Amino acid sequence: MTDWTEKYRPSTLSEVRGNDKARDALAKWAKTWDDHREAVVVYGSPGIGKTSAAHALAADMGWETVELNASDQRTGDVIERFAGRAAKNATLSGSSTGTSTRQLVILDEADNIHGNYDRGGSSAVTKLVKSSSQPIVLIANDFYDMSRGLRNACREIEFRDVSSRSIVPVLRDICRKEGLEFESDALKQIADMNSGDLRSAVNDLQAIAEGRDRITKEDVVMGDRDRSVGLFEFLDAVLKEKSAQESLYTAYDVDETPDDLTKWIEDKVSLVYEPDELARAYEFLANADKWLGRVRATQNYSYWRYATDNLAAGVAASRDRTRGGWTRYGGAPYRSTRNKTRDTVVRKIAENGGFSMATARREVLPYLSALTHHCKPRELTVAMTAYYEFDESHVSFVTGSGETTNKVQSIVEDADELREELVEEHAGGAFAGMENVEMADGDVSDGASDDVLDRDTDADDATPTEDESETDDGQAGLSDFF
Ligand SMILES: Nc1ncnc2c1ncn2[C@@H]1O[C@H](COP(=O)(O)OP(=O)(O)OP(=O)(O)O)[C@@H](O)[C@H]1O
Repeated sequence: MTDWTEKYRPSTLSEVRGNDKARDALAKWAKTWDDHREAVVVYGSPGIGKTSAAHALAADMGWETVELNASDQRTGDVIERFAGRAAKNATLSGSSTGTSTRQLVILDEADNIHGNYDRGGSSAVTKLVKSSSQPIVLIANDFYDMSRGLRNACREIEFRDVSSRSIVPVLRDICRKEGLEFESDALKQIADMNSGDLRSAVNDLQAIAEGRDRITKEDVVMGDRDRSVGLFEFLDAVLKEKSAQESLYTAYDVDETPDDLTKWIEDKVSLVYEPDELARAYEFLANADKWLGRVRATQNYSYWRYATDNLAAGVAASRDRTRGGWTRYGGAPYRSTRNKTRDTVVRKIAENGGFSMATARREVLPYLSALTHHCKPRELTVAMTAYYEFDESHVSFVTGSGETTNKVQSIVEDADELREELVEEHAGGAFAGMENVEMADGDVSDGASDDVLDRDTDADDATPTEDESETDDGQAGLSDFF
């Protein structure tokens, strides 16, 4: 089946929804390019039409496009060779007929050209941007992840998340073109669920429409991701707005098991909390996890109550303040592939760090996630990746950088390089020192036990004392491989 996001990609700027100002600014930039000759950075969240806008612009202007991925071809040489040649040669593909006088160079992932490995790439792009005889659009998620030199060399245009009001007409058009009947509320529901991300709204529409010729609000609500409607209220209550007690009551009202609620909170808390709050929240999540383990082991479901206390009231109490505004929570956590990934990640942490599986999962993984949230700091993320021999899926799982796979890929490549360097330097003993690192909790690997009952079963642990929450738990090794 054709991917609807491709099938309905805007072909002209006027079809790019939302972001009218940004769209106009982009058109103006292109029309006046001969006067200023500056490159432009288009930045904003994934799935809101940045790349589509660049291509649509080229189509409107009658320009050809050359698309490069900055982090796929990162070295200065490669960028010089490909982008440089393309940008300086308007007749590369025989377009000297006059219909296409320009080539628009679209440089994706412009915020992923940094770190040691990419340094050459970044200055090459900056040089190219300054000297190009062709218009260049750089695409980035985060403007401030670009080097200062590159930022200063470009104009900037921000694309904002697409409002639900702008998403609905796109979905409606697609339904009409597909001959699909719909209830307006169903489309509104899909738009609301996807919090500004048009690509995922279109994906949801396609998933829900499969096998149907009419979609109702009920179809949407029954769909997998629809449970998240009530869940978003719950997430807002716990992570942003409500007191511990009110959060607990909200948790009782959500039609989900404490197992799933724990996964949601675990997955989304780092989007909202500051590091101090996060550390406290993870303690409560670890406790919730213990109680869930006890339920599994004993089938005594009355323990669920304690899990809920921890995951709702405990996590809410870990907050320093309430927050307003709107958070883009994204989709459901831990789809089946992610569970497998989590198991592998935990095993690697356990094996390399000398922990039991239970300690790795409950106590080390959350800290690694907090330390390397969204791959920052990058050097630490690279070091972690090298030490635990993580691949892309593992890094994305730990850091939460799932959507920016190129960022993750570049980290894995740098980690491979780091490992090779260290292997060369130490002739195979690169991380030998790590094996001797004594772990603070003395929890030496027991090989495989993932049973939560292998740790203390003291009910008091639902509310850790301040001392306990500050106890170092096996992070002793991090600084050694950094
Ligand atoms: N503003 C929009 N108007 C119309 N369709 C859109 C818009 N934004 C996204 N889409 C739909 O989502 C798809 C993906 O959009 P696009 O690749 O342009 O997003 P992006 O912002 O460049 O995302 P990324 O940063 O992940 O590359 C498009 O093919 C289109 O189907």
